[in-house]
Amino acid sequence: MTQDDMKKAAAEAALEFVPKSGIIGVGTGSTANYFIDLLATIKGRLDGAVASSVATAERLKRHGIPVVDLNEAGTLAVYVDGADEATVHRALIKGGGGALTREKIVAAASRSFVCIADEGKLVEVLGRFPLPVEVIPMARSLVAREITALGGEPVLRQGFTTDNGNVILDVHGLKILDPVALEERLNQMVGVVTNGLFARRGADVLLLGTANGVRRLS
Ligand SMILES: O=C[C@H](O)[C@H](O)[C@H](O)COP(=O)(O)O
Repeated sequence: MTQDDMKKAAAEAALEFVPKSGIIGVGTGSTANYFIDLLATIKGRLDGAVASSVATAERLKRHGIPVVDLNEAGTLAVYVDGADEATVHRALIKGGGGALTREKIVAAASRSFVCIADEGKLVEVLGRFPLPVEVIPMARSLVAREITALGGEPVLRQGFTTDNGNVILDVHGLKILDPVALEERLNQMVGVVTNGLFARRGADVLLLGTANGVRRLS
């Protein structure tokens, strides 16, 4: 079974969390793309979806799924999205595709966050995947110095601008033993928009595609 097969299996398992009507939130990335393609097969029952990125909005529209502005949607029943790393406690690193801020907003607006991933994303300690931090461009150097003082090695994501017009610092060299504390500490830095730790609000359900089927953690 390939990694893509495992992503697809996790995406398929998430379909059972899609309500019989209403609007859901949809994430960004290769695993979320599998979910969107599957969602298209049951689109008749949905009123639409809130997208966590421009790329996801375009994919939803290509499938004929109406894209709804979050401000018009109210509270969403469920948000389905991938992750770059996950623990058994359902704390996550996200933002490898740079969509972390809108992802965190849509997750916060949803009653339930269902995370879909292949088993290769499961780790004991978060941090081997460089932690993305979205920063207002003029604060890039200031925030980089503060992160260095915390023991991280921030690297500017070259040639990349987020959907919100900001830059990403990918922070290497972290061993994140207390993800909630680090998420809060980074959020307190002036100039930081969001960081890719989803720990204060982690996934409510984690669906991991494995060689032996889909493992569910909740
Ligand atoms: O910004 C991107 C998102 O956080 C993705 O959900 C994350 O990078 C995982 O992507 P993929 O499903 O392609 O591994």
